[in-house]
Amino acid sequence: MNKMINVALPKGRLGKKVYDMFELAGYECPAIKEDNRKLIFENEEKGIRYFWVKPSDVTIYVERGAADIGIAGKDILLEYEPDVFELLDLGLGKCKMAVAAPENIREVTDRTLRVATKFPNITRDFYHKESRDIDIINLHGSIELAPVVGLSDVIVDIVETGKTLRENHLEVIEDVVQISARLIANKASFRFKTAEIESLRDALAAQIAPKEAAK
Ligand SMILES: Nc1ncnc2c1ncn2[C@@H]1O[C@H](COP(=O)(O)OP(=O)(O)OP(=O)(O)O)[C@@H](O)[C@H]1O
Ligand SMILES: O=P(O)(O)OC[C@H]1O[C@H](OP(=O)(O)OP(=O)(O)O)[C@H](O)[C@@H]1O
Repeated sequence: MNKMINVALPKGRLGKKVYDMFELAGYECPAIKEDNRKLIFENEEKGIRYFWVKPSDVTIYVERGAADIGIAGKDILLEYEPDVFELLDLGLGKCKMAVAAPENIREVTDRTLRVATKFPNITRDFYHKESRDIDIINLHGSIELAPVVGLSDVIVDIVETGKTLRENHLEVIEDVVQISARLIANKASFRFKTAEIESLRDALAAQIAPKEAAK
């Protein structure tokens, strides 16, 4: 008998796209689309159980084995470095991490650079490679406000369309890394449920391939 796979799905902007991909791959669970506040959905026949979790918590559920697999942005994986297997790039949730500063200020400052970010570890690594002294200001949202009101010189944040930067008169001065959503697995679950997890991964990969091939 097939073993049940527990999946941590990220709530928010990735959630629906990711679930739709699982559904197309044959792992549907129609009740998940109902308008309610439930957090667990199961399709016993398909051997799948979904949990809705906060995007930055997906790696915690998977690393500790409460979920066998999950979907997290590469930003979250680089920031927290969870001890999990990364199985597949889903090719959605595409954006980039970048350094941005107020428009027309190219050389920001010679002194210690004040950097506001939600991603202190990615930021530290990036500036360490550039041998630049920085003072990290760790915020949790509205990062673009920081340089506008003088809290920081620059920001390190996610840029997707660039609209938030433009509307706050900021511009990208350096790219840090490209981001997309990744399928991750708990290491012990992957050993115990190899066949089930590999079938699911392959079914998801088959959903990506046609789009990539059409490029
Ligand atoms: N414009 C964007 N802004 C932020 N994240 C984006 C964007 N586009 C794609 N992503 C990807 O989507 C993931 C989830 O983003 P979302 O904004 O839903 O979560 P969040 O509110 O930042 O999470 P949390 O509340 O857990 O910190 C990010 O980790 C990133 O990989
Ligand atoms: O390039 P864009 O398409 O404008 O998208 C980028 C913006 O979206 C995200 O913010 P989010 O909406 O998650 O808000 P918060 O981080 O300020 O809470 C991110 O932190 C940027 O601010």
